[in-house]
Amino acid sequence: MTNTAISPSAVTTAFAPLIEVTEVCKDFGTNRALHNVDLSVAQGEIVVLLGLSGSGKSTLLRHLDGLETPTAGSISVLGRTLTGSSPKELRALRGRIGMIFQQFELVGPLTVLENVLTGALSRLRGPRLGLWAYPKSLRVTALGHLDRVGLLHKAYERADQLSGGQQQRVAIARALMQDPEILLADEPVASLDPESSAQVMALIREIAADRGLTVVCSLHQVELALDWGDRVVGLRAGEVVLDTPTAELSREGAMAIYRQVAAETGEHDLLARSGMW
Ligand SMILES: Nc1ncnc2c1ncn2[C@@H]1O[C@H](COP(=O)(O)OP(=O)(O)OP(=O)(O)O)[C@@H](O)[C@H]1O
Repeated sequence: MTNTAISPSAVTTAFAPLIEVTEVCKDFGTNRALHNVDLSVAQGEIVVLLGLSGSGKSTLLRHLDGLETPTAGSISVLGRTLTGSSPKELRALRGRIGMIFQQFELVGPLTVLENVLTGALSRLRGPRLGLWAYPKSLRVTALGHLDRVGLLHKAYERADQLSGGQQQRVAIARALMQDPEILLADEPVASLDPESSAQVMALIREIAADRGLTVVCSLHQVELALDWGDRVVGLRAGEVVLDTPTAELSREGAMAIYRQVAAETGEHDLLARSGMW
């Protein structure tokens, strides 16, 4: 009889979290940006980091991308421990993680297609100047990603001629050039109007579902977080104050947590201004 039993170690590997943050602290001088942060994210999960300005969302995302080193604690991403990895290992790991930003970070005077192609630079040797410096196969892939985000017709326009929502969709296509396993998004819709925000967030979710992507995304807006994420992680002054599946979290529940935070700290005005209140 064939032994089809799965060993306990295989089970552990199959369900091991893709991201594991353990007791991470980050100090910038005397300013503690992250304090004893624990976070575990499973493959395919869509996690929203929610919190006031300065609560540590960007700092945490930058740690997940290996751009910051924790003062204490450990971070493991895609089965690799970041703390202690060599620069070469970190570069290789970062090639498997896509990142998008509030300000899109496109090169304005370049065409949309060239901007998308720059997403493949980590896999190429040496700099590339102009479209024709990229192999045809990559140009075809880039056009495919532009089609996926609905912007094939804009491929040869200057990136800075596009609307904010379109530019963020170009940034998503650029991230897809890395064929990422994880997508990190740092307030991707903070600069966009509500309609473009909804489109961009829906697109990220669809692409994540298509590709089995794991997503960690910082947001300011409670409503959007509840509609969009599988799970909400709330940060305040660098500490995790909430970690709950969105299915178990009502708007009032989320607000109650922020009210408690506000009551403790007198941050009502800040909450109101940030749209959380
Ligand atoms: N490079 C840095 N040097 C010094 N302090 C920093 C640095 N990066 C972040 N900080 C500080 O760390 C804290 C957390 O900042 P962070 O940008 O992570 O917050 P955030 O929640 O992303 O805010 P926002 O929503 O405004 O982007 C803040 O006090 C910030 O001033």
